[in-house]
Amino acid sequence: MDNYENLDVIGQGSFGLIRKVRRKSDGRILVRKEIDYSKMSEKEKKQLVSEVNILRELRHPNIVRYYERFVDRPGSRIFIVMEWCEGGDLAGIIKQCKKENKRIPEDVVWNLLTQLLLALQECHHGGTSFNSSSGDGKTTTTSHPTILHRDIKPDNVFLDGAQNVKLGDFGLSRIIANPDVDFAKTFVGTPFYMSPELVSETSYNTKSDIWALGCLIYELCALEPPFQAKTQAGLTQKIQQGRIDPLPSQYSSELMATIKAMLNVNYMKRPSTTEFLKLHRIRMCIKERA
Ligand SMILES: CNC(=O)c1c(C)[nH]c(/C=C2\C(=O)Nc3ccc(Cl)cc32)c1C
Repeated sequence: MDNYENLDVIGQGSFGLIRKVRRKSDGRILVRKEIDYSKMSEKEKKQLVSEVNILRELRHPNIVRYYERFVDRPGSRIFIVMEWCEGGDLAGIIKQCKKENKRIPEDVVWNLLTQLLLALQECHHGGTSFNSSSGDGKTTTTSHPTILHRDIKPDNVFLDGAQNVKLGDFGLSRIIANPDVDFAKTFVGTPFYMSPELVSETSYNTKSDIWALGCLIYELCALEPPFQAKTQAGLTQKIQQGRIDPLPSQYSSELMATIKAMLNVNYMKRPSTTEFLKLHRIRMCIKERA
């Protein structure tokens, strides 16, 4: 723990605070998520261990990098050291745009969408060595079991100093062994981004992350979430209807069509990350970044 010099507290993550720190050995700036687990239930503690194990597994340029963790048992605290994202989170970007009455340019939106699809591709279908059988005798190989993020929102997407997007805060994420048949059973994420299958209490699956990503990309353009209401019942009704207001006229019909595909109320009709990454416009973004 004393390998790090404490700097400012810069945010509140799930169950704790986020502090900027300087690593004494090389002066590198990192962040440390500090979580007090003294008031957590056994289930929440298990979820916390799962978050750390998930982060340790994931190594991708568009997912916040995990460095190490410390447990302070007497103080019932766990500290997770992760990469510094000097651009802050997308919630701050959206707030700034609203304040200055500015819109995010379409090519920036496509670039953010592309990087988040690559991050989700790693979570949902990542790597090359984990074998999972989908029950029909076929096996697929990935480096880890399917990981559902389950809380994609502007507060959990960060920017580094070089316009790279970093999906963060896997505090609510879940591992499922078999994406074709397994679902996560409970959900505690952000109400605005809840998918129809969730509000109708079926179950959360990889396509529910795609729905939340669609809500996030819509909000980057409209600076408002696609579904809003004063009551949970009103919000549930709007989500299940799936009707969204048109985007501001500066955005193309191609971008709107991509958002609508992510916000298809039938999760089976929502394309997967792999299918979205085949879109011409997305492939162009990947090429530009290569
Ligand atoms: C106003 N916000 C900030 O200044 C800010 C900045 C510059 N970085 C962050 C947050 C993180 C950051 O920089 N790296 C992170 C890794 C994981 C998680 Cl959950 C959060 C962060 C924040 C909240």
